[in-house]
Amino acid sequence: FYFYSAPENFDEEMLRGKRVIVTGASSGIGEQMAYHLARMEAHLLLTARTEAKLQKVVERCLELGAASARYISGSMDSPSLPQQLLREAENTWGGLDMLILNHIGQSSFTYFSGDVEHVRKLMETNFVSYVALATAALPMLKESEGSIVVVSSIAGRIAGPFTAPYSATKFALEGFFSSLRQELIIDKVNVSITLCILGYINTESAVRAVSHVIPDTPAPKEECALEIIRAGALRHRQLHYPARAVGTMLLIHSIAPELFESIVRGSYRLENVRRT
Ligand SMILES: NC(=O)C1=CN([C@@H]2O[C@H](COP(=O)(O)OP(=O)(O)OC[C@H]3O[C@@H](n4cnc5c(N)ncnc54)[C@H](OP(=O)(O)O)[C@@H]3O)[C@@H](O)[C@H]2O)C=CC1
Ligand SMILES: CC(C)CCC[C@@H](C)[C@H]1CC[C@H]2[C@@H]3C(=O)C=C4C[C@@H](O)CC[C@]4(C)[C@H]3CC[C@]12C
Repeated sequence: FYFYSAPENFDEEMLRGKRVIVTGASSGIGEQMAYHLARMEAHLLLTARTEAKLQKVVERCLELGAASARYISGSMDSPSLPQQLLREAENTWGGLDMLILNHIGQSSFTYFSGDVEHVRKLMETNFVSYVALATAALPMLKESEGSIVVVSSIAGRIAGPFTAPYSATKFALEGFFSSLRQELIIDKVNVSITLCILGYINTESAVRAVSHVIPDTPAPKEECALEIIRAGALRHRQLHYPARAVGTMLLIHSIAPELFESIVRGSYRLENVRRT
Protein backbone atom coordinates (compact mmCIF):
# COMPACT_ATOMS: atom_id res chain seq x y z
CA PHE A 1 0.00 0.00 0.00
CA TYR A 2 2.95 2.35 0.04
CA PHE A 3 4.61 4.21 -2.78
CA TYR A 4 8.31 3.40 -3.06
CA SER A 5 10.77 5.54 -1.09
CA ALA A 6 8.00 6.33 1.40
CA PRO A 7 9.11 7.74 4.76
CA GLU A 8 7.82 5.74 7.74
CA ASN A 9 6.51 8.17 10.32
CA PHE A 10 4.75 11.47 10.05
CA ASP A 11 6.34 14.48 11.62
CA GLU A 12 4.78 17.92 11.18
CA GLU A 13 8.30 19.24 10.47
CA MET A 14 8.08 17.44 7.13
CA LEU A 15 5.93 20.29 5.82
CA ARG A 16 8.08 23.15 7.12
CA GLY A 17 9.12 25.41 4.25
CA LYS A 18 7.34 23.21 1.69
CA ARG A 19 5.57 24.97 -1.20
CA VAL A 20 1.95 23.79 -1.30
CA ILE A 21 -1.06 24.62 -3.50
CA VAL A 22 -4.51 23.91 -2.00
CA THR A 23 -7.61 24.18 -4.21
CA GLY A 24 -11.09 24.73 -2.76
CA ALA A 25 -9.36 26.42 0.19
CA SER A 26 -12.02 29.01 1.01
CA SER A 27 -14.20 26.65 3.09
CA GLY A 28 -14.65 23.13 4.42
CA ILE A 29 -11.81 20.60 4.35
CA GLY A 30 -9.63 22.78 2.08
CA GLU A 31 -9.78 25.67 4.54
CA GLN A 32 -8.83 23.34 7.41
CA MET A 33 -5.91 21.95 5.39
CA ALA A 34 -4.66 25.50 4.86
CA TYR A 35 -4.71 26.13 8.64
CA HIS A 36 -2.83 22.91 9.43
CA LEU A 37 -0.22 23.65 6.76
CA ALA A 38 0.13 27.21 8.09
CA ARG A 39 0.81 25.88 11.58
CA MET A 40 3.43 23.59 10.04
CA GLU A 41 5.09 26.69 8.49
CA ALA A 42 4.55 25.79 4.86
CA HIS A 43 4.39 28.27 1.94
CA LEU A 44 0.79 28.42 0.73
CA LEU A 45 -0.93 29.29 -2.52
CA LEU A 46 -4.70 28.98 -2.09
CA THR A 47 -7.51 29.10 -4.62
CA ALA A 48 -11.33 29.10 -4.87
CA ARG A 49 -13.86 31.47 -6.44
CA THR A 50 -14.76 33.76 -3.51
CA GLU A 51 -12.08 36.37 -3.00
CA ALA A 52 -13.50 37.74 0.27
CA LYS A 53 -13.30 34.30 1.91
CA LEU A 54 -9.81 33.60 0.56
CA GLN A 55 -8.59 36.91 1.96
CA LYS A 56 -9.75 35.91 5.44
CA VAL A 57 -8.24 32.42 5.17
CA VAL A 58 -4.89 33.87 4.04
CA GLU A 59 -4.92 36.32 6.96
CA ARG A 60 -5.56 33.53 9.43
CA CYS A 61 -2.83 31.41 7.83
CA LEU A 62 -0.30 34.19 8.34
CA GLU A 63 -1.37 34.49 12.00
CA LEU A 64 -0.94 30.74 12.43
CA GLY A 65 2.65 30.85 11.19
CA ALA A 66 2.64 30.17 7.45
CA ALA A 67 6.03 30.84 5.85
CA SER A 68 4.02 32.76 3.25
CA ALA A 69 0.41 32.75 2.09
CA ARG A 70 -1.29 34.16 -1.00
CA TYR A 71 -4.31 33.38 -3.12
CA ILE A 72 -5.61 33.48 -6.67
CA SER A 73 -9.38 33.56 -7.07
CA GLY A 74 -11.24 32.09 -10.01
CA SER A 75 -13.48 29.28 -11.15
CA MET A 76 -12.06 25.89 -12.08
CA ASP A 77 -14.54 25.55 -14.91
CA SER A 78 -12.45 28.15 -16.73
CA PRO A 79 -9.57 26.49 -18.59
CA SER A 80 -7.05 29.29 -17.94
CA LEU A 81 -6.95 29.10 -14.12
CA PRO A 82 -4.79 25.94 -13.75
CA GLN A 83 -2.01 27.46 -15.90
CA GLN A 84 -2.30 30.80 -14.13
CA LEU A 85 -1.95 29.13 -10.73
CA LEU A 86 1.11 27.10 -11.65
CA ARG A 87 2.72 30.12 -13.31
CA GLU A 88 2.27 31.98 -10.01
CA ALA A 89 3.98 29.11 -8.12
CA GLU A 90 6.86 29.14 -10.58
CA ASN A 91 7.29 32.93 -10.42
CA THR A 92 7.07 33.32 -6.63
CA TRP A 93 8.65 30.06 -5.44
CA GLY A 94 10.54 28.73 -8.46
CA GLY A 95 9.04 25.30 -7.76
CA LEU A 96 6.37 23.27 -6.00
CA ASP A 97 6.40 20.42 -3.47
CA MET A 98 2.76 19.45 -3.05
CA LEU A 99 -0.41 19.92 -5.08
CA ILE A 100 -3.61 19.28 -3.12
CA LEU A 101 -6.63 18.92 -5.43
CA ASN A 102 -9.75 19.36 -3.32
CA HIS A 103 -12.33 21.73 -4.91
CA ILE A 104 -15.72 20.59 -6.19
CA GLY A 105 -18.45 22.45 -8.02
CA GLN A 106 -21.93 22.79 -6.55
CA SER A 107 -24.14 19.73 -6.92
CA SER A 108 -27.30 18.82 -5.06
CA PHE A 109 -28.12 15.55 -3.33
CA THR A 110 -31.19 14.53 -5.30
CA TYR A 111 -32.65 12.41 -8.14
CA PHE A 112 -30.85 12.91 -11.46
CA SER A 113 -32.88 15.65 -13.13
CA GLY A 114 -31.79 14.90 -16.67
CA ASP A 115 -29.63 18.03 -16.77
CA VAL A 116 -26.83 16.88 -19.06
CA GLU A 117 -25.30 20.35 -19.18
CA HIS A 118 -24.80 20.18 -15.41
CA VAL A 119 -22.94 16.86 -15.82
CA ARG A 120 -20.71 18.37 -18.52
CA LYS A 121 -19.88 21.36 -16.33
CA LEU A 122 -19.29 19.28 -13.20
CA MET A 123 -16.95 17.00 -15.15
CA GLU A 124 -15.02 20.11 -16.16
CA THR A 125 -14.83 21.46 -12.58
CA ASN A 126 -14.37 18.24 -10.58
CA PHE A 127 -12.32 16.21 -13.06
CA VAL A 128 -10.83 17.95 -16.10
CA SER A 129 -9.42 20.82 -14.01
CA TYR A 130 -7.67 18.25 -11.76
CA VAL A 131 -6.02 16.78 -14.85
CA ALA A 132 -5.05 20.25 -16.08
CA LEU A 133 -3.60 21.25 -12.69
CA ALA A 134 -1.61 18.02 -12.32
CA THR A 135 -0.32 18.34 -15.88
CA ALA A 136 0.82 21.92 -15.37
CA ALA A 137 2.41 21.00 -12.01
CA LEU A 138 4.27 17.85 -13.09
CA PRO A 139 7.48 19.48 -14.36
CA MET A 140 7.98 21.26 -11.01
CA LEU A 141 6.92 18.20 -8.98
CA LYS A 142 9.41 16.01 -10.88
CA GLU A 143 12.15 18.44 -10.02
CA SER A 144 11.25 18.49 -6.30
CA GLU A 145 10.19 14.80 -6.12
CA GLY A 146 6.93 16.15 -4.80
CA SER A 147 3.39 14.91 -4.30
CA ILE A 148 -0.07 15.11 -5.81
CA VAL A 149 -2.99 14.64 -3.42
CA VAL A 150 -6.41 13.95 -4.94
CA VAL A 151 -9.41 14.32 -2.63
CA SER A 152 -12.12 11.85 -3.60
CA SER A 153 -14.98 10.11 -1.84
CA ILE A 154 -16.46 6.75 -1.08
CA ALA A 155 -19.00 7.94 -3.66
CA GLY A 156 -16.12 7.63 -6.17
CA ARG A 157 -15.76 3.94 -5.34
CA ILE A 158 -19.33 2.87 -4.68
CA ALA A 159 -22.28 4.71 -6.15
CA GLY A 160 -25.27 5.38 -3.93
CA PRO A 161 -28.43 7.18 -5.07
CA PHE A 162 -28.72 11.00 -5.47
CA THR A 163 -25.10 11.64 -6.45
CA ALA A 164 -25.03 10.48 -10.09
CA PRO A 165 -23.14 13.43 -11.64
CA TYR A 166 -20.87 13.86 -8.61
CA SER A 167 -20.07 10.12 -8.38
CA ALA A 168 -19.20 10.08 -12.07
CA THR A 169 -16.63 12.85 -11.61
CA LYS A 170 -15.05 11.06 -8.63
CA PHE A 171 -14.92 7.67 -10.42
CA ALA A 172 -13.17 9.47 -13.29
CA LEU A 173 -10.51 10.83 -10.94
CA GLU A 174 -9.55 7.39 -9.71
CA GLY A 175 -9.33 6.02 -13.26
CA PHE A 176 -7.08 8.82 -14.42
CA PHE A 177 -4.78 9.15 -11.44
CA SER A 178 -4.36 5.39 -10.86
CA SER A 179 -3.21 5.04 -14.47
CA LEU A 180 -0.93 8.07 -14.25
CA ARG A 181 0.63 6.72 -11.03
CA GLN A 182 1.74 3.57 -12.84
CA GLU A 183 3.21 5.54 -15.73
CA LEU A 184 5.27 7.56 -13.25
CA ILE A 185 6.55 4.30 -11.72
CA ILE A 186 7.44 2.90 -15.17
CA ASP A 187 9.30 6.14 -15.97
CA LYS A 188 11.02 6.10 -12.54
CA VAL A 189 9.58 9.52 -11.77
CA ASN A 190 9.42 9.96 -8.01
CA VAL A 191 6.18 11.95 -7.75
CA SER A 192 3.67 10.34 -5.37
CA ILE A 193 -0.07 10.30 -5.99
CA THR A 194 -2.34 9.95 -2.94
CA LEU A 195 -6.03 9.26 -3.50
CA CYS A 196 -8.23 10.16 -0.51
CA ILE A 197 -11.43 8.12 -0.10
CA LEU A 198 -13.52 10.12 2.36
CA GLY A 199 -16.79 9.26 4.08
CA TYR A 200 -19.30 11.83 5.36
CA ILE A 201 -17.46 14.88 6.79
CA ASN A 202 -19.05 17.70 8.79
CA THR A 203 -18.42 20.59 6.40
CA GLU A 204 -21.17 23.19 6.21
CA SER A 205 -22.02 22.43 2.61
CA ALA A 206 -22.19 18.64 3.10
CA VAL A 207 -24.34 18.90 6.23
CA ARG A 208 -26.64 21.37 4.47
CA ALA A 209 -26.92 19.05 1.45
CA VAL A 210 -27.63 15.73 3.18
CA SER A 211 -28.41 15.91 6.90
CA HIS A 212 -32.19 15.78 6.25
CA VAL A 213 -31.72 12.46 4.42
CA ILE A 214 -28.68 10.83 6.05
CA PRO A 215 -28.99 10.35 9.81
CA ASP A 216 -25.30 9.42 10.36
CA THR A 217 -22.96 11.62 12.40
CA PRO A 218 -20.36 13.16 10.09
CA ALA A 219 -16.63 12.94 10.92
CA PRO A 220 -14.74 16.13 11.89
CA LYS A 221 -13.29 18.22 9.06
CA GLU A 222 -10.27 19.31 11.14
CA GLU A 223 -9.05 15.74 11.71
CA CYS A 224 -9.93 14.83 8.14
CA ALA A 225 -7.76 17.69 6.84
CA LEU A 226 -4.80 16.59 8.97
CA GLU A 227 -5.11 12.97 7.82
CA ILE A 228 -5.05 14.09 4.18
CA ILE A 229 -1.86 16.10 4.71
CA ARG A 230 -0.30 13.21 6.61
CA ALA A 231 -1.12 10.67 3.88
CA GLY A 232 0.30 13.02 1.24
CA ALA A 233 3.51 13.70 3.18
CA LEU A 234 4.03 9.95 3.77
CA ARG A 235 3.44 9.37 0.04
CA HIS A 236 0.71 6.81 0.72
CA ARG A 237 -1.18 5.65 -2.35
CA GLN A 238 -4.52 5.84 -0.57
CA LEU A 239 -6.25 7.25 2.48
CA HIS A 240 -9.51 6.01 3.99
CA TYR A 241 -11.09 8.55 6.34
CA PRO A 242 -12.79 7.83 8.68
CA ALA A 243 -10.77 4.63 8.36
CA ARG A 244 -13.09 2.19 10.08
CA ALA A 245 -16.34 3.30 8.41
CA VAL A 246 -14.85 3.57 4.91
CA GLY A 247 -12.93 0.29 5.26
CA THR A 248 -16.05 -1.55 6.42
CA MET A 249 -18.20 -0.14 3.60
CA LEU A 250 -15.65 -1.12 0.94
CA LEU A 251 -15.29 -4.61 2.40
CA ILE A 252 -19.02 -5.34 2.68
CA HIS A 253 -19.63 -3.90 -0.79
CA SER A 254 -16.93 -6.11 -2.31
CA ILE A 255 -18.45 -9.24 -0.74
CA ALA A 256 -22.16 -8.52 -1.20
CA PRO A 257 -22.79 -5.45 -3.38
CA GLU A 258 -26.56 -5.79 -3.69
CA LEU A 259 -27.01 -6.36 0.02
CA PHE A 260 -24.78 -3.36 0.75
CA GLU A 261 -26.68 -1.11 -1.64
CA SER A 262 -30.02 -2.11 -0.14
CA ILE A 263 -28.73 -1.37 3.36
CA VAL A 264 -27.62 2.10 2.21
CA ARG A 265 -31.00 2.79 0.56
CA GLY A 266 -32.76 1.53 3.67
CA SER A 267 -30.79 3.91 5.90
CA TYR A 268 -31.83 7.06 3.96
CA ARG A 269 -34.86 9.16 4.89
CA LEU A 270 -36.17 8.95 1.33
CA GLU A 271 -39.30 10.98 2.09
CA ASN A 272 -37.03 13.99 2.74
CA VAL A 273 -35.23 13.95 -0.63
CA ARG A 274 -36.02 17.21 -2.41
CA ARG A 275 -37.41 16.54 -5.86
CA THR A 276 -36.11 19.65 -7.64
N1 LIG B 1 -17.90 16.86 3.07
C1 LIG B 1 -18.08 15.59 2.77
O1 LIG B 1 -18.94 14.90 3.34
C2 LIG B 1 -17.23 14.94 1.73
C3 LIG B 1 -16.33 15.65 0.96
N2 LIG B 1 -15.53 15.00 0.06
C4 LIG B 1 -14.59 15.74 -0.77
O2 LIG B 1 -13.85 16.64 -0.01
C5 LIG B 1 -13.52 17.78 -0.80
C6 LIG B 1 -13.91 19.05 -0.06
O3 LIG B 1 -15.29 19.01 0.25
P1 LIG B 1 -15.95 20.04 1.28
O4 LIG B 1 -14.90 20.66 2.09
O5 LIG B 1 -17.09 19.36 1.91
O6 LIG B 1 -16.54 21.11 0.23
P2 LIG B 1 -16.92 22.68 0.45
O7 LIG B 1 -18.19 22.88 -0.30
O8 LIG B 1 -16.87 23.06 1.87
O9 LIG B 1 -15.73 23.42 -0.29
C7 LIG B 1 -15.62 23.40 -1.68
C8 LIG B 1 -14.54 24.37 -2.09
O10 LIG B 1 -14.46 24.42 -3.51
C9 LIG B 1 -14.63 25.77 -3.95
N3 LIG B 1 -15.34 25.80 -5.22
C10 LIG B 1 -16.67 25.61 -5.44
N4 LIG B 1 -16.95 25.74 -6.75
C11 LIG B 1 -15.78 26.03 -7.37
C12 LIG B 1 -15.40 26.30 -8.71
N5 LIG B 1 -16.33 26.30 -9.69
N6 LIG B 1 -14.12 26.57 -8.99
C13 LIG B 1 -13.19 26.58 -8.01
N7 LIG B 1 -13.46 26.32 -6.72
C14 LIG B 1 -14.75 26.05 -6.40
C15 LIG B 1 -15.40 26.45 -2.82
O11 LIG B 1 -15.16 27.83 -2.74
P3 LIG B 1 -15.93 28.95 -3.62
O12 LIG B 1 -17.38 28.67 -3.48
O13 LIG B 1 -15.46 30.22 -3.00
O14 LIG B 1 -15.40 28.77 -5.01
C16 LIG B 1 -14.80 25.78 -1.60
O15 LIG B 1 -13.59 26.40 -1.25
C17 LIG B 1 -14.23 17.59 -2.14
O16 LIG B 1 -13.33 17.07 -3.09
C18 LIG B 1 -15.32 16.57 -1.81
O17 LIG B 1 -15.67 15.81 -2.93
C19 LIG B 1 -15.60 13.65 -0.08
C20 LIG B 1 -16.47 12.90 0.65
C21 LIG B 1 -17.37 13.49 1.60
C1 LIG C 1 -21.03 4.17 -0.53
C2 LIG C 1 -22.15 5.08 -0.17
C3 LIG C 1 -23.35 4.71 -0.98
C4 LIG C 1 -22.39 4.95 1.33
C5 LIG C 1 -23.03 6.15 1.92
C6 LIG C 1 -22.04 7.16 2.48
C7 LIG C 1 -22.66 8.56 2.39
C8 LIG C 1 -23.42 8.85 3.65
C9 LIG C 1 -21.62 9.70 2.12
C10 LIG C 1 -20.35 9.23 1.46
C11 LIG C 1 -19.94 10.32 0.47
C12 LIG C 1 -20.80 11.48 0.77
C13 LIG C 1 -21.00 12.62 -0.26
C14 LIG C 1 -19.75 13.18 -0.82
O1 LIG C 1 -18.80 12.49 -1.09
C15 LIG C 1 -19.68 14.57 -1.15
C16 LIG C 1 -20.75 15.35 -1.20
C17 LIG C 1 -20.66 16.67 -1.90
C18 LIG C 1 -21.20 17.76 -1.06
O2 LIG C 1 -21.22 18.99 -1.78
C19 LIG C 1 -22.61 17.40 -0.62
C20 LIG C 1 -22.61 16.12 0.18
C21 LIG C 1 -22.04 14.93 -0.58
C22 LIG C 1 -23.03 14.55 -1.66
C23 LIG C 1 -21.82 13.74 0.40
C24 LIG C 1 -23.12 13.14 0.94
C25 LIG C 1 -22.91 11.93 1.88
C26 LIG C 1 -22.11 10.85 1.21
C27 LIG C 1 -22.93 10.29 0.05
